[in-house]
Amino acid sequence: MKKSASTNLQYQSSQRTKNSNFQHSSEIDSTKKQNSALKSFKSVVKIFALIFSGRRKTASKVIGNDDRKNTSKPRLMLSSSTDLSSESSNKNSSKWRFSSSYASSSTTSEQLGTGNFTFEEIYKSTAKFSQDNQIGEGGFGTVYRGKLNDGTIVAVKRAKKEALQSHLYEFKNEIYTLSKIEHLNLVRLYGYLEHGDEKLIIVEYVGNGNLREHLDGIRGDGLEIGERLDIAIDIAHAITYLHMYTDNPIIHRDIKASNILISENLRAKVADFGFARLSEDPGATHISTQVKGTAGYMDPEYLRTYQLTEKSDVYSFGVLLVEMMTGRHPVEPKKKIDERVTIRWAMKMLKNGEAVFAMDPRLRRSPASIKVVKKVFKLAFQCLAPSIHSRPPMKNCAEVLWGIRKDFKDETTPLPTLPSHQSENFPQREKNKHITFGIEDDDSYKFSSAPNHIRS
Ligand SMILES: Nc1ncnc2c1ncn2[C@@H]1O[C@H](COP(=O)(O)OP(=O)(O)OP(=O)(O)O)[C@@H](O)[C@H]1O
Repeated sequence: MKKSASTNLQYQSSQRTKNSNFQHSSEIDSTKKQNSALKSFKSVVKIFALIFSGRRKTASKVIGNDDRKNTSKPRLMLSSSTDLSSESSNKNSSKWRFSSSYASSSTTSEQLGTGNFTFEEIYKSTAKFSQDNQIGEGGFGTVYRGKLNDGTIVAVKRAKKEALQSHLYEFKNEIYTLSKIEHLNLVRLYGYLEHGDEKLIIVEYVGNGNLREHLDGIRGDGLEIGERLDIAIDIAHAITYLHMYTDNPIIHRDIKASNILISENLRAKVADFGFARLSEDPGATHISTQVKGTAGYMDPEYLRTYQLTEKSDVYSFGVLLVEMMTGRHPVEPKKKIDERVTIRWAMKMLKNGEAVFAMDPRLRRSPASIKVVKKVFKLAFQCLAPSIHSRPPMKNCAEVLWGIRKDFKDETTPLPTLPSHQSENFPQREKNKHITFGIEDDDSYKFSSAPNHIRS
């Protein structure tokens, strides 16, 4: 997918890292029981930790994936010889290059799963990186769909050679971060492969495009409000996991609609960890860092201070929530001036009691759906608070969204009709049946000029 210049400008300030708190290394948790395949995978991470830290010989725990017992999953093959950061001396050989002096004692290959795959297999799986199999394009890589010999579908991110020099760090960072995480709502890493000057990341294929494509109507049948809520909850869970439940907090730094991949059953998986940062010190209040991210989603406080906290992801999530409710891009350069920055425009509409006019025209209007939009806007604006301290933690966002979804479902799912003799015993239930299309519990819900179909 080609990206619009206005929304996908990636900022990299010249500000250098000021705080040495952050390093790409962390402690191994060897106490967790792992299956034998995961032991192999752990060694990958161990070597990555070494590569990134340049000094430590321990690595973080890698947790297996939900479907790790699935024997058809892709396999990871390791061999040792050279450092990941250097180019292969043998242009004709392909191998997993996770080696360093630390791993030099290992001369035989290890593998994860039931076999191994080679560059040739990946090359073949994508029909020689054919245009037909191209599913996306990012700043430093083109993404292909591949079908392995055993039938498994994978996504292959192929580094652009011209971008590799400047983006090698991001590329490695993505592998490193992906290797440390496991969550249903995060794209899963299968492996990394180098072959001559080719660098490939092989990840779980998520087959239904990205969220932006769905909002643009170029994918799917249009997302209904309930589906958007489910997706928002999935994203909130994924980010909560990154912030709270990994060994060390991970800040994604590039939460945006094109990084949210959608599965066939319309659930979300967060992708693209090129900019993610891991904090070595879970207690640290912030990480001082180069500013990276995507225009329109970036936390102004982070831009101002260069201090990265989890609340920067919360800010981007707020932008994304507004995007999901309005259908608009965060920046709309062709709109008139007071509508160009979508969050500002939507906030004004909400304040004026006109949230319904900011609602995505593709969404079906009903009192219940309008109520959802309004509540989600309110949450979004908390996420967008100028002060990071006023922004809710991601976990709270997930809880609020759960509540919104529950209310929506309660309102829109008709209760089963009970036989009259039973319903007499449940007068309250009978009463609730009629709340379905009511808006009376939403006292702040006022329109100065509501469209006809929502006037009572
Ligand atoms: N695992 C995957 N499964 C299916 N499609 C994918 C997968 N990963 C990426 N894509 C598709 O490729 C597109 C580009 O992904 P990629 O992560 O390379 O770049 P981006 O996020 O759009 O841009 P950038 O990396 O510059 O921020 C995604 O928007 C998505 O449509």
